[in-house]
Amino acid sequence: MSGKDFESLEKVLVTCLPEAELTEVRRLLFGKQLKNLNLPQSAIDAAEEQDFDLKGYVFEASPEQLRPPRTVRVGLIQNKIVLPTDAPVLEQITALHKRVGEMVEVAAMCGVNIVCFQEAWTMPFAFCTREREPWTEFAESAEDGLTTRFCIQLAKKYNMVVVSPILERDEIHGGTLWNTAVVVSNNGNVLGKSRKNHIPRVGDFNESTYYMEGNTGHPVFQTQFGKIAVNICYGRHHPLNWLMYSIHGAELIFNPSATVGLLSEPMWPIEARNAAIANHCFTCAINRVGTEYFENEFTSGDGKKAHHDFGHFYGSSYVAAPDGSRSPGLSRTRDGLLVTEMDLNLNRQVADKWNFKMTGRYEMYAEELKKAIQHDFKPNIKE
Ligand SMILES: NC(=O)NCCC(=O)O
Repeated sequence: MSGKDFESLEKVLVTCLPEAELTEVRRLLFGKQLKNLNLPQSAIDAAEEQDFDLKGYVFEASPEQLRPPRTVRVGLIQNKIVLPTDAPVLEQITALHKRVGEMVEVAAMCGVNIVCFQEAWTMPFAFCTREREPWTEFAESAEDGLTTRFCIQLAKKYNMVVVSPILERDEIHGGTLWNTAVVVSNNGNVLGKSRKNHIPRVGDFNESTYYMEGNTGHPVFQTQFGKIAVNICYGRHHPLNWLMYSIHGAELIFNPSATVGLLSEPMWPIEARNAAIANHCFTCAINRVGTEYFENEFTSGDGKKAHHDFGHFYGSSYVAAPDGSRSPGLSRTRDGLLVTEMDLNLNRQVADKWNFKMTGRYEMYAEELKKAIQHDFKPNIKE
């Protein structure tokens, strides 16, 4: 069975393991068992009709005496591109708006308060090609481009915060391109944007050909439902990136991604989950699905044959909690909507138990890092 035919680890476990072993294996692999979230039948029917995976889970926290629960429902959407990569640009964008718009409608039926889409969700992940045209034509203004206007409509219609990762064209700065997440509040105001801080230079991820390292730092957006931040894709390999969003107060960090099986799949279940544990917050990892075919062949600079695709984007979107528990992943092969309900009080409860922030010794590391980045730095090796 090839990577793109293998639906999910979770499915194999459920199919192959006896009940008692399954409980233990789940405890070890996923942490505390989560309750299933009761989703309305109308949403289940709509997901089936529209052919996407719909799953729902609950992360609980202990009741407190002084604080009421801070319950929020989060929706993660993973999807294939809809039209072939050589279809006219506007048609591709419009088809993706339609598909994802329908999935957001189902998220609304499920009571979702904050929804996040995958990285560069309005386009094929064409950066492997190194060609500029037509891919740069997918770039839009973060403030008032077609896609942001579409997200504003969704936000207002469903009273939902929308996190929309796009290829941004920044007309104020000479038409510069950025890889950017736009955050639209549930009343339809653009709260701001967060640009991708770390650009991959690995495999076919030739993104440095297109845009630069982000210059927006580590913004955290105060929404009606909690403080959120967006760490885009390759940023998840950088523990300091997660840390800084958390230091700025993020309670929930989204990681909209586009990544392929042969490159990163063994790392995928670990990185966002580890960040949730290390930073006493929730993390939400989202990956696209499918194989995207490009008309012109490209090489990977590894002596191997030229090819027309990037490989299989393996989906598997999931949510991780600060106590180390995580939801099962969505399918590796199908579009999907993952709905999780979490009580954000869990963040402080876990922080008070494990004290990673209190014991972090940031002053020591700040001092040592300041020295380590100097050109004449001498490593502390005793001989
Ligand atoms: N889109 C992106 O940054 N991909 C890089 C590969 C990875 O981080 O798995």
